[in-house]
Amino acid sequence: MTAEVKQQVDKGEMLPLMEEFYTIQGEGYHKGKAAYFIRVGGCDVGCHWCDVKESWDADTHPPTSINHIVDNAIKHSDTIVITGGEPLMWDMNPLTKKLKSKGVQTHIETSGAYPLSGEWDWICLSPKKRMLPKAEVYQRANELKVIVYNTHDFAFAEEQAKKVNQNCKLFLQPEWSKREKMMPKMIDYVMQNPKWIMSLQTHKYLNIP
Ligand SMILES: C[S@@+](CC[C@H](N)C(=O)[O-])C[C@H]1O[C@@H](n2cnc3c(N)ncnc32)[C@H](O)[C@@H]1O
Ligand SMILES: Nc1nc2[nH]cc(C(=O)O)c2c(=O)[nH]1
Ligand code: SF4
Ligand SMILES: [Mg+2]
Repeated sequence: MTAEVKQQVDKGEMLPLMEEFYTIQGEGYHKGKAAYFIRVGGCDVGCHWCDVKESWDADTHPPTSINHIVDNAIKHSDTIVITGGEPLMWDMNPLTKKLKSKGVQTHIETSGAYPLSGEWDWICLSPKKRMLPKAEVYQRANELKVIVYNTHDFAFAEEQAKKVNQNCKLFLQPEWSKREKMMPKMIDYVMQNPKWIMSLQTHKYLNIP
């Protein structure tokens, strides 16, 4: 990477772009809604069950101009989901400012482990034990989506729910490889604790990206 490109990446004017695709939001509150996904590379949170480990090394994804990303994205949808990787490792202000100037809805999927940047219409916070979210992300989250890998994650979910704002929607989502084991426990848990809503990775059942 040249010094010039690095400078652009540091400013959020270019981002390491892993992939982009038009699909249906599979998870959480907006499940079922058509949206264009932009997957930005780079993550050091290190979830052992992460379903996109290829995203982790930012250097393997080409630095791409946000002008190019935005011009393409708005052709496909009026709802743009920024995911990763961990998008908040980068300055999201230039990208989201440009998206908002085009009148589209900006959604983010984040662990919240890095400072909040960007103008968001919807923040999906999926906290991770290895690197807890920043206070501002808890305050601003529209949706809390806790991944359930084992029974300890119910206690983790309750701890996390204490930290988000009052209007935040609460979701439990089974870790994909443990779904057969954990879903029956999650069904019981949600029926006994109905403030929680079950989220499934429906795109994986539908065989779409
Ligand atoms: C790949 S992450 C990228 C965004 C951000 N790094 C995060 O973790 O929120 C997108 C979403 O997928 C969830 N996820 C990742 N691997 C999963 C798995 N094996 N089973 C269920 N959900 C998973 C994450 O918790 C997050 O909500
Ligand atoms: N269809 C679909 N919905 C999703 N919701 C969150 C995703 C993500 O990886 O961030 C995702 C994804 O990868 N595909
Ligand atoms: S924070 Fe997100 S992208 Fe990073 S390892 Fe965890 S699930 Fe994967
Ligand atoms: Mg995914």
